[in-house]
Amino acid sequence: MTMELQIKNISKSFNRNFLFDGFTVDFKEGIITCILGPSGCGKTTLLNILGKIVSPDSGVLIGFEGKSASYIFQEPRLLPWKTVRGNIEFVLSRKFSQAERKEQVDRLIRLVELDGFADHYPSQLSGGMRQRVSIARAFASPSDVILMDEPLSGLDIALKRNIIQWFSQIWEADKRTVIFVTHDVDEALSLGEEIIVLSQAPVQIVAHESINEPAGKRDVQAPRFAEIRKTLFNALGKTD
Ligand SMILES: Nc1ncnc2c1ncn2[C@@H]1O[C@H](COP(=O)(O)OP(=O)(O)OP(=O)(O)O)[C@@H](O)[C@H]1O
Repeated sequence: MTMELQIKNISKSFNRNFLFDGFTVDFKEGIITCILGPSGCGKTTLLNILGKIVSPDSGVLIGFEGKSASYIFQEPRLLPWKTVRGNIEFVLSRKFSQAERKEQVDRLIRLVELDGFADHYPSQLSGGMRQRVSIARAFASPSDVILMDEPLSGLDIALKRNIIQWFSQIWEADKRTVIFVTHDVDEALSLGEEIIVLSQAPVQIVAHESINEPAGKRDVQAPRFAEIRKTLFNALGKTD
């Protein structure tokens, strides 16, 4: 049975501006859920509540007891003084032996196709390569949930498509619970098994769609996605 994580009846305001006012949402474990929503509605705040960085004013998180989260941000936040290998190894659980750690790091580096760059420093890599390191690092971390805050915005379309491929390859090997915030309907269609569209604050769910096809392997321009794309754009208040 798929376990659920639930945010139940949460409220959160900043300066009397209610972002959430009795908001409830469920997330299935072991899948990628994408969250779309207008700028400033509270998506990052929602991730921070899930990551226990921000406390809601009221409401509860159910199923999060003892669970930890790792982040992938828009800007890859790598340690500049550590190599690719060092940045990934840094977050690995201490319970592994030296040999096991090396094997895990090598496997992740291979999955994001950075073989040959293991001993490079972040400053010697392109932006896309740095983002691949931060994806590998998030999966190296022994976290239960990966929280992604618009990690692909600012990248050009070809690179975005490649990173979606690398991401889904690494996710496939691991099937971690992922909550992925994005502005971009195509990114959500590419990766989400569940796609949730949020309204302006106070946040409500204005659309909730499911896609039962493997993440990252979808041709999102195919006619079979036209209907769901329209639903998502309409919910975002945009036209296609
Ligand atoms: N710590 C804080 N103190 C005061 N206001 C905050 C704080 N964090 C967020 N806000 C406000 O809450 C609102 C929602 O912010 P949040 O970053 O969660 O939205 P978002 O949906 O992620 O936005 P975007 O899509 O632009 O990244 C914004 O108006 C922001 O200024």
